[in-house]
Amino acid sequence: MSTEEQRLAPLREKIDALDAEILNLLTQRAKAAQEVGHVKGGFSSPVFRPERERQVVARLQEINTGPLLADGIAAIWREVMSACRALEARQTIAYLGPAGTFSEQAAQTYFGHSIVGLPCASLDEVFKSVEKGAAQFGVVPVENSSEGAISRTLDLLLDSSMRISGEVVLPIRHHLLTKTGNLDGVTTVCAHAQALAQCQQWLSVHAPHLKRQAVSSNAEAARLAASDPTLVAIAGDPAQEAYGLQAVAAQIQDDPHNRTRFVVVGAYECQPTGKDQTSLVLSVDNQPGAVHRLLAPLAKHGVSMNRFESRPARKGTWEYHFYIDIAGHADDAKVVKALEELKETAAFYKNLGSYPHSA
Ligand SMILES: O=C(O)C(=O)C[C@]1(C(=O)O)C=C[C@@H](O)C=C1
Repeated sequence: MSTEEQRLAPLREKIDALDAEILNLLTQRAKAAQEVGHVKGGFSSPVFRPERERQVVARLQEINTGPLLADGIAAIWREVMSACRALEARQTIAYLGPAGTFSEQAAQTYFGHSIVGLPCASLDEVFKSVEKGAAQFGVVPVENSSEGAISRTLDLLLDSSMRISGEVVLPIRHHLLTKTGNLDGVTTVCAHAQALAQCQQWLSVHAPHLKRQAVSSNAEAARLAASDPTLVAIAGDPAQEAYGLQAVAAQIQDDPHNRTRFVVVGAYECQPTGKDQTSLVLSVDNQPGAVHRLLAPLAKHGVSMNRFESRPARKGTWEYHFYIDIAGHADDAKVVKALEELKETAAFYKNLGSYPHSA
C-alpha cells in the first residue's frame, strides 16, 4: 500500500461509517414523509408544498456551521425532499422539450430529480398539460437577461387559470457543439432563435461563414447535429450530454452573465413565507398620468416593485398589459392595502400568484 493509500484508508472507513449513519437517518426521514403523505391523502391535499421546502432549507442554512456552503445545503436537501416527496406521490412536471432543454434543467433544479418529466412540443402544450391534469406543475421560461420577455409565456399566463407557485433562475451558457468537436464539413449553425440572438456577436466574429438556421429548441438543434455532419448546434450542457456532442467552443453567449428566469405554474396557492413575490397583470385607460396613478399605492404602502414589463393587449388598439412583480405575498398586511387601492384604478387586474422569491 502506498503512503497516500495508507493515509486515505482510515478516512474512507470513517466516510463509509458516516454514510451508513446518514442512510439510516434518511430512511427514518423518508418514513416520516410517507406518514405525512398518508395524512395529506386523508385530506386530499397537495403533496408538493414549496413554502415548507423553503422553510426546511432556510432553517438548515441558518444552523449550518460549515464547511458545507449554503448552496450545497440547498442542493443536497432539494434532492432529499424530492426523493421523500416521490414516496408520497411522484410529481409529473411538464416543460418545453425535447430532453436536454434548459427548461428540463430548470424543472430538475426546482423539483429535484425524483420527478416524472413530461417534455412538451410547445409552451401552449405545457399549460394545457397542467390544465387538463396530465402534469401537476409546468415550468416555463418567462424572461431572459439579454433578450427580455418570452412573450408567448406572458400571453399564456394572462389567458390561463394557472397560478404561479415558484420561480427558478438559471445561468444560460451556450456552447458550439458537433459530434466530432471540430467544424470540418460544417456549413450551418442551428439553434433556437433566442440562442442565435444571444450569440450573434460571437458568431459574426468567429464563424461569419456559417449559415444560421432557427429551429424549435436548442435541444432539437443538438439532436440534429448529432446525426448531420454539416450542422453545428448552439446548446447548453444538458443538450450536450443528452446527445453526446463535443464542444468546438464553450460559453459563446455574448453576455457572460446571461440568465433565464422560469416560473412554475399549477393549481397550487402558496402560503406566505416572509420572503415572497407576487406577480400581477394590469392595464389602465389610455389617459395622461394613468400609469403613475396606477402604481402610486405601491409607493404609498412601501411595497417595492421587482419588475415592470409591458405587452400589447392584442386588441388592435394602442393598449398594453403591464406585467408587474412586487415584493411580498398578497396576504401580507401592507400588500393587501396596496392591492385594494391599486384595483380601484386598474382597468384590468389579474393576480397570477404569490410564491417564494428566489433572489
Ligand atoms: O412537510 C410536508 O408537507 C412533506 O410532505 C414533507 C416534505 C419533506 O420532505 O420535507 C416533502 C414534500 C413537501 O413538498 C414538503 C416537505
